Amino acid sequence: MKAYGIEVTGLTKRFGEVTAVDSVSFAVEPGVVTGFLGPNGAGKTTTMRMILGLVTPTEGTATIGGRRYTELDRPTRTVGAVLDAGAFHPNHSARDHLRIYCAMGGHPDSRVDELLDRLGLAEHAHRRTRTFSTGMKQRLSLATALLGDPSVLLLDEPSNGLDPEGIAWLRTFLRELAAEGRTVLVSSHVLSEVQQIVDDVVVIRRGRMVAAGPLAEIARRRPPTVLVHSPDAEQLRALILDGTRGPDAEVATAEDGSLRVSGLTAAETADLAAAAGLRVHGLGAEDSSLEQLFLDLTQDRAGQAGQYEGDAR
Ligand SMILES: Nc1ncnc2c1ncn2[C@@H]1O[C@H](COP(=O)(O)OP(=O)(O)OP(=O)(O)O)[C@@H](O)[C@H]1O
Repeated sequence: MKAYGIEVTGLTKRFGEVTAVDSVSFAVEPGVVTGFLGPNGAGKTTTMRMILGLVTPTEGTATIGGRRYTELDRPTRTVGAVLDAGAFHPNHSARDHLRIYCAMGGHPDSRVDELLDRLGLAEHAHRRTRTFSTGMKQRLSLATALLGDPSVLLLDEPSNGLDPEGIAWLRTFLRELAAEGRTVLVSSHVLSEVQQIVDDVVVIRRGRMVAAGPLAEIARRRPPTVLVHSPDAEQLRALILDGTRGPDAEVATAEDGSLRVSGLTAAETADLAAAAGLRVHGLGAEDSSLEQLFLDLTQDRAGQAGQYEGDAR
C-alpha cells in the first residue's frame, strides 16, 4: 500500500450567493488521524466532497498523492469514504451489501469476509441492514470504504450518534488504520467527541480556515485565562484595561460578575489587585478545556481567529 497524503490549495466553493468554502489550504499527512473540525454549516462536507470529486471547486485544487480524484486510475483502491453512514438498502444483508460494492470496485471476493471479521460484523453478516444499530451501520460503512484497501480514508462525522463505547471502538480502529500508514481525515462538529481520536486538526469556521496543526500544539498556544471573583470587579477591570499592562490584556465579565482575564498570569492579576488595594475573594486559572478552545476558535469574534493559526503540515 502506497502512502498518499491529501493536499488542499486555495479551495473555494460558492453556491450562488453562499460561499461555503473560502480559500482553504491544508495538508493531511499519512500515519496520523486528522480531525476536520467546525460548527454545523462551516463547510466541512463541501470540502470533503470536493476532495472526492463530487463537487467541482469554484477555485483551487484538492489532490490525493498529487492527483485530483477524477485523475486517479483506481479511485476505490486509493481513497475510501463514508459521507453518509446510513445509506444501505434496508433489505440487503451486510454480506450482500459488501458483495455488491466489492464487485463494483473490482476487488477480490475474499475482502468481504476479511472486513466482516475485522469490523466485528461476522456474526451479523446475514442480518438485514434495516435491523442494524447506528454503531453497526457505522462499522458496515467503514467496511465498505475499506474494500479496496485504500491508503486514504475520509469520514464525515463518524462519531455522530455513537455511544461512548462506540466512540472508544472508533478511536482504537482509526488509530490502527493510521498506524498502518493510512491517511485518515475525520470531520466533526464536536471536538470533545474526537479529541481522543485525532492527532492533528484543521479547524474551519464559515468556510475559512482558523487553525491547522497538531492538536496538542494548538492547545498550548491558547492564552491562559484567569477567573477572578472580586467585590471590586469594576475597578479591577478598569485597571487591567488602562493599557499599561500590555497590549494583550483583555477582560470579559461573566454573568455572575466575575472577571475572565486573558493576557495576564494569575500572579500578575493578584499582584495588580493587591497593589491597588482591591479585594479578591477568589482567583484561579480557568479550565482550559479543549471544548472551550474550539468555541473560542469557531465563535464569531472578529480578530480572534488569527492568533491560533499555524502552518498546515
Ligand atoms: N448544494 C448546495 N447548494 C447551496 N448551498 C449549499 C449546498 N451545499 C452546502 N451548502 C451551504 O454551504 C455551507 C456549508 O455547508 P456544509 O454542509 O459543507 O457544512 P458542514 O460544515 O459540513 O456542516 P454540517 O456539519 O451541518 O454538515 C452551508 O451554508 C450550506 O447551507
